[in-house]
Amino acid sequence: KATRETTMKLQGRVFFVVWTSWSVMMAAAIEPITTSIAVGMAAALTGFLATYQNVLYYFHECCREEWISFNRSGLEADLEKKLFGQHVASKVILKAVTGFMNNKNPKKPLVLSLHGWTGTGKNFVTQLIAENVYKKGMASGYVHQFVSTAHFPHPSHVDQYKVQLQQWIRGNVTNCARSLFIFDEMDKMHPGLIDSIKPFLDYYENLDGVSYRQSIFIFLSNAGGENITRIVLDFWKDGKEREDIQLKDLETQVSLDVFNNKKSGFWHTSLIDKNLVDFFIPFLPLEYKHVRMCVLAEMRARGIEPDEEAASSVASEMNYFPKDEKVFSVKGCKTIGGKLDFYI
Ligand SMILES: Nc1ncnc2c1ncn2[C@@H]1O[C@H](COP(=O)(O)OP(=O)(O)OP(=O)(O)O)[C@@H](O)[C@H]1O
Repeated sequence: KATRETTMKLQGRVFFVVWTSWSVMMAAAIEPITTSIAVGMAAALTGFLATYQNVLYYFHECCREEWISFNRSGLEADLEKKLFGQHVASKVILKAVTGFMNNKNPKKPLVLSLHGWTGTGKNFVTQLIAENVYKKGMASGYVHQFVSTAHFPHPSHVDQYKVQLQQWIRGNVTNCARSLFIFDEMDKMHPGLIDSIKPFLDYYENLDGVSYRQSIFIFLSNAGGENITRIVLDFWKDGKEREDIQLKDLETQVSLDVFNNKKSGFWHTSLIDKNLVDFFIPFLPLEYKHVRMCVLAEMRARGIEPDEEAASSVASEMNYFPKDEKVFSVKGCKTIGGKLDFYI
């Protein structure tokens, strides 16, 4: 993609230089009357090239405002209407992304670390962010997703992965400063590999001439999920409202759990000591009522008339934990799509 864009730009420039030089030479060589014709033609060609380039940029994604611009109200509405049961994450994400995107001179890239139980919406929210920054959403050439087990499966190849990953990030940020990098299954990523991306997350003005300050890095993991669940369960047992849970009730506990857990990929990485993660964002385990909402949303997404009864049936089919209380969905809102097929 970078090559195509660069080639397009180069072609335009070469064409322009050749044409202008030719016009000037002709103008010098022949009568003054033809000079004005040549100048006129050169001006017309310049206009044509500019229009041609704009038309190209209109149809082909490029690193310009037409394709990359933050829609704050869009993100706010999406978080409110589409993301269920995640009041803490919604609030922090909106604040973090808005603050960063509105800042003309950020001192570092935005680094978000999303934690929580499976199926609670971490990937989903990343998609909502992408859709409200990039016109093409997740399909944008400036959004890059890595899944540890798929992209970096062999611990013995870590040195090779490091080089490839660093080159990939550098190349893509050189091509477009406003790039989004998503690292899924961060807890399964080799600590050495996590450390290798550290320089890009830091406060440097530039590294070898490339500035990473406009980019966004999002880490997703289940690390901390058990602690988050414990805290939410305590709230539930005490008869407190889930909506009264605040970031401060979870943040410290989660970051300690994530970085002190030897099983977590974050263990002993320098991200924490250097304070390079801007926000730790907890995702709460989902309850029956949220699963029901997910089923209704899935029906709407499929163009089916929402059926409350079918939604209750699908939600009831899911498994809930802990064993005695059965409050939280074991798989969150994952797998409801398959279950819904039996009811429609
Ligand atoms: N809180 C939520 N609100 C609305 N829909 C949700 C929510 N959580 C999950 N979903 C739905 O379930 C699907 C799967 O969720 P998602 O992939 O975001 O989970 P995850 O937290 O990333 O899980 P994992 O840790 O296993 O990767 C989403 O595409 C979305 O349709």
